Amino acid sequence: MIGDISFVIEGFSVSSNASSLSHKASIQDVSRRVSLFTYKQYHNAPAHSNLNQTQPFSLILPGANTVTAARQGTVIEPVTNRPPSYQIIDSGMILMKNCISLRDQVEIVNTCHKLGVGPGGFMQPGYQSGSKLKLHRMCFGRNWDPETKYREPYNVDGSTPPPVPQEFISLVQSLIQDAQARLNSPDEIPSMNPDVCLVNFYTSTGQLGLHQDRSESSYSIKRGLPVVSISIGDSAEFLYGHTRDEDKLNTVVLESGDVFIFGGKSRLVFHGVKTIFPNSAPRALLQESMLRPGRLSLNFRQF
Ligand SMILES: O=C(O)CCC(=O)C(=O)O
Ligand SMILES: [Fe+2]
Repeated sequence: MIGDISFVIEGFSVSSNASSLSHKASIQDVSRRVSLFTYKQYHNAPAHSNLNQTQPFSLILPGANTVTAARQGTVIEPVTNRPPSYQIIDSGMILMKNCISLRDQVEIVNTCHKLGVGPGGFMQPGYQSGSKLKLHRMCFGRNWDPETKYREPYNVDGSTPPPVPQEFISLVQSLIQDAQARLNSPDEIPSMNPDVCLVNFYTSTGQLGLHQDRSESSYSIKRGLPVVSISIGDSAEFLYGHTRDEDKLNTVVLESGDVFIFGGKSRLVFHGVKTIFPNSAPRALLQESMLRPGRLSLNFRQF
């Protein structure tokens, strides 16, 4: 997870796209089943949780019908006409553009909405000083807090984070295999079992300061087990670089359906989100999912 956070002065963004996934047809059914199951099982917060209850945060617009056209069998236009494409950025770092289908993006929004609207769902993480991150966040697998990192098992409301949904695990493992097939050597990005995930939602003013993800176990970090980041909704200007030196940071735009992976020698790359581009989400995604304006990112790792 995130290590020390400093505010970004310069902005950059990363975009990635990968190809159609073989599990694509099954993710809908699995996600519907698993998300309903996990919602019931894990969103019963302990009795003391109301002491720290936070305001529910809905990923989808108020009044939206979550039974989408996708689920009713309506034909959905692709997000773009572009095929998936791959950019090897550095050893262990790849941008996979346009690799999550619209249908999968809608299902991901629906699952995150269901898991994120109740106890243990989206909240604005902050510090004891009162300052807050410029995003809403929900954790899967283990709670992660800006100050305690993974040490505190419970969410701020006392609930336990749900496990990473099985269909997300399958998706991430497919993406890693897809990435490995494109690299100069598949070993550049090791395989992993994604058991933790930070789900971030940024409004148009959202940002995430430059940081390294280094709160995972030394086993995970030493082996360079990758961070797999999926972008949905509005595009983002993403910064990355091997030092904190602003002049040496690179920038890439992450668009809806892109995946950015960094592992191996790039596992500890500095990165952050400088800017969200308002109204840049694919219209078909908004129509089908009713995602509120902003950007959703899912950031998977193995603890
Ligand atoms: O939202 C993103 O694209 C990056 C998120 C991230 O770096 C993190 O949660 O550690
Ligand atoms: Fe990060």
